[in-house]
Amino acid sequence: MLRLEHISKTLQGKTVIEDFSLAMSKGDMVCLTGPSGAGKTTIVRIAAGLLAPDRGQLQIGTANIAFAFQDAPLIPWLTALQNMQFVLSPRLRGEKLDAQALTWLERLGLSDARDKKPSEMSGGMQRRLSIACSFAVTPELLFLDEPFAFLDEYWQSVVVDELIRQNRQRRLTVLMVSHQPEPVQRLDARVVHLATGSKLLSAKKHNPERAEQTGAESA
Ligand SMILES: Nc1ncnc2c1ncn2[C@@H]1O[C@H](COP(=O)(O)OP(=O)(O)OP(=O)(O)O)[C@@H](O)[C@H]1O
Repeated sequence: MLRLEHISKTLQGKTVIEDFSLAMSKGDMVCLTGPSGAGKTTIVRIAAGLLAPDRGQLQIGTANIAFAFQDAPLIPWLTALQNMQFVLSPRLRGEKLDAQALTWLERLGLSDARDKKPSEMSGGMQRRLSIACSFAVTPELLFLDEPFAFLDEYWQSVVVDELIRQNRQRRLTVLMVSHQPEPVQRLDARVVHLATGSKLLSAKKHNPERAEQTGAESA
C-alpha cells in the first residue's frame, strides 16, 4: 500500500531525513514517534506526496488518500458544515450530501459549531473538524499528524474508536505522527521510533509480547 525506500531530504541546508525506508501493507497502522525535529512530519508529508524527496523512491498503492495535519487544511472562509460539504461534494449531491455532512459533524461533536468558521472554533474543534473531513472521504490511506493533540481524553477515544472501526471494516491504512502513547497503544499501531535525522531506533508494537519485525528499515 505504501513504500518509502531510502528517502533523504535536506531543508535549508540541514539534512532532515537520511536514508529512511518504510513498508506498509493494506490495513497497517503505523505511528512515527521521536524527539522534536526528528523529521516525523517531513516523512509523513513526503509519504503523502506533498513534499518531494531529494533521493529515494515513494510508491503509493492508491489514489484514494486523505490527511489531517497540524496546520489543519480547513477553508477559512467556510463554516464547519460548508467545509464538510466541500470535501464530500465530489461523491455526493443534494440531501445525501447534507445528511452525510451533518452525520460526520455529529460524530465528532461539532453539531453546535456547524455555522462557525475555523477562526471562531477552538484548536480542538478545528482538529476534530479536520479529522472528520479526512474520515468522511473514506480514504484507503490516511495520513495524520498529531491527531490527538488539543483533544481531551473523551475525544481522543472517539477518534481512536473511529480509526479502529474503519481499520476493521474496510482495512483503512494509517500512517500517523503522535506523541500520545495511550491512544496509540489502544490502536495497537506499529510504532516506529526515530532519532534526529530520521535514523531508525526501533520499530515495534507497543505490546512487547507482540513485538514483530515491521518492514521498516534503517539506513
Ligand atoms: N519548510 C522547512 N524549511 C526548513 N526547515 C524545515 C522545514 N520544515 C521542517 N524543517 C526542519 O526540519 C526538521 C524536522 O522537522 P519536522 O517537522 O519534520 O520534525 P518533527 O519530528 O515532526 O518535529 P515535531 O515533533 O516538533 O513536530 C526541523 O529541524 C525543522 O526545523
